[in-house]
Amino acid sequence: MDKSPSPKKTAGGHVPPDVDILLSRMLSEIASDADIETYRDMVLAYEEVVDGAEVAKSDIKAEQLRKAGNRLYHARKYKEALGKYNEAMCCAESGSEHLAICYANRSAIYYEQEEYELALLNMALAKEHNYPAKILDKLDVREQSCRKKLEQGQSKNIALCPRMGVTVEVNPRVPFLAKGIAMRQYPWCNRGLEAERDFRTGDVILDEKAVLSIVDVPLKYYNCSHCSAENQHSLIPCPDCVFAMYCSEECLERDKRLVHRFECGLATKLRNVSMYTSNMGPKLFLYGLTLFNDDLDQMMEYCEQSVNAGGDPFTLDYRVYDPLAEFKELHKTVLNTNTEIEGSLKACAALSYAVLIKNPAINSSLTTKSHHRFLLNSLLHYTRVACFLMWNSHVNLSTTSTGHVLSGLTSVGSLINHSCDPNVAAIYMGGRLKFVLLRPIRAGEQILTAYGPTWYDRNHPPVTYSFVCACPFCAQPSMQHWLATGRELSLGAERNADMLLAILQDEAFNDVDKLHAIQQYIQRHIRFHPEDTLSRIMTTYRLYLLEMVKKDIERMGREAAVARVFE
Ligand SMILES: C[S@@+](CC[C@H](N)C(=O)[O-])C[C@H]1O[C@@H](n2cnc3c(N)ncnc32)[C@H](O)[C@@H]1O
Repeated sequence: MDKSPSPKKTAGGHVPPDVDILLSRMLSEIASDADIETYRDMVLAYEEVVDGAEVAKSDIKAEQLRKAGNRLYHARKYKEALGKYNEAMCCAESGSEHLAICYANRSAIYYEQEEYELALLNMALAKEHNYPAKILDKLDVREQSCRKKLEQGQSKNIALCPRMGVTVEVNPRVPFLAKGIAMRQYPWCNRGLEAERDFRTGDVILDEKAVLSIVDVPLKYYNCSHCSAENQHSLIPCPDCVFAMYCSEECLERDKRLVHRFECGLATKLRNVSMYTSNMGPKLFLYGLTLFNDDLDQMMEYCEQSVNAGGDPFTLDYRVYDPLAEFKELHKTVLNTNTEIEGSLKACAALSYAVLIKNPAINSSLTTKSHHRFLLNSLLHYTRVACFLMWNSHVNLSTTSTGHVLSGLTSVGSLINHSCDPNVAAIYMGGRLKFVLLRPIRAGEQILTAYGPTWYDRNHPPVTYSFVCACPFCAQPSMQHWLATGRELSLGAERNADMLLAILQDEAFNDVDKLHAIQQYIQRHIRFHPEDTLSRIMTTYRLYLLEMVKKDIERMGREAAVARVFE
């Protein structure tokens, strides 16, 4: 997991060449400090580039994709097969049997993988969507087999794995955050998070649901378009477009109501102009418009007078969740302008403007020049806010594919700053941002995570951020000197490290035992930091944490499937 610096000029292979050429022209011909109108004018001069036809649902296409999925299934390429079946579902026309057959095919994949709860869920979905009666027998046999196996206790949920929710007393006003964490201003990074009390290695101090999430185009058939969770087993298609899937009816309903009702009829055009997850900017604008009850004038009045006022999510009481109040705090974010990426941000905003004005509901509310100016400036502002605050996770769909991005925007979690010597692991997965302590934190210390590699990830290729790193590690007069202050491990700590290694390699210990063993080791021997063995253990620990969060999400997925099928 890392926090990528900026939208890139080229885009994971899905941007049609014409948009790519237009982008390159904007970036080479327009100065990055030119005003946004200059970018808009160039896009509008080549409007046909962003005016492609919308891809419609088609049973012919659905069948082709399903057959491609079958070939992958027979080659045991299950992940790729799931992607094809999901895409086929998105393409299937209303009431088409392809939808039901794809659910049944998904159940076959889960059956093969001994994920019996997930197989049952998909068989239930197939039956709810008019699965053809003439082939129902086959499905019934599989269903009986799944039920029997679960009765015999053959569930992957039997293995113990740690629960990764907040593990310490919570802040009464912000129940997804530990009590004793506050926002502070720092000279080198503006807002940040500070501990007001001591915390221990392994404490989970944040478990925040993203306000908005977004997935890169190649992930559209693998992750929920609303919460970004990787729940292929429960994905259902948007009934109206071919580019959105949801992990639940609830996510579908929420996204339709909050944002997707604007995007749905423009889904192809928006996909064409998105660079990784650059559409988070327009998404944030559309979300705000919904929260202002589609009243553009009211939104404009508030936003124009409070831009750059300085946002503070700690002024909110999350027990009585008010999404508009939260949006306003996000809107007020003071941004750190970065000239290197300004051109890309303006190009993204101008492209999304050219697409959004094609939405009849938006267009009809743009009755004055000020409305148009507000839309354009807002798209730029929210593209900057998104780039500044959102979390990016990188996902490899296969061993050969390059990473794809999924991003989440959070209110409190987004306040964390980067350090090359972090004290917290920030994990964005399943639409939630979690902070887990990598080492003890004392009252008064800033809470810091590594957006990319740490100083001890020596094999990781270097990462360029959209800011010049001024973290406490880099601010040392000499990093080597700082490293040299690390001690040698004591004999006892060395012996403990050998014991820890033995525990990690021993299958008799479960995940909970192993995680506790690493946490205890770090908690006990942190006085030797920075030291090589200890930092190698912290690297292993971070990987373990990622694995544990993934397993916890999978566990919840099986539980939700059981609840859906049996209750
Ligand atoms: C996710 S935001 C963190 C919250 C931010 N400090 C604020 O005031 O809202 C990321 C931004 O914080 C600043 N920042 C974070 N870590 C930094 C570091 N190590 N050195 C310099 N600036 C940093 C950069 O401007 C970066 O783009």
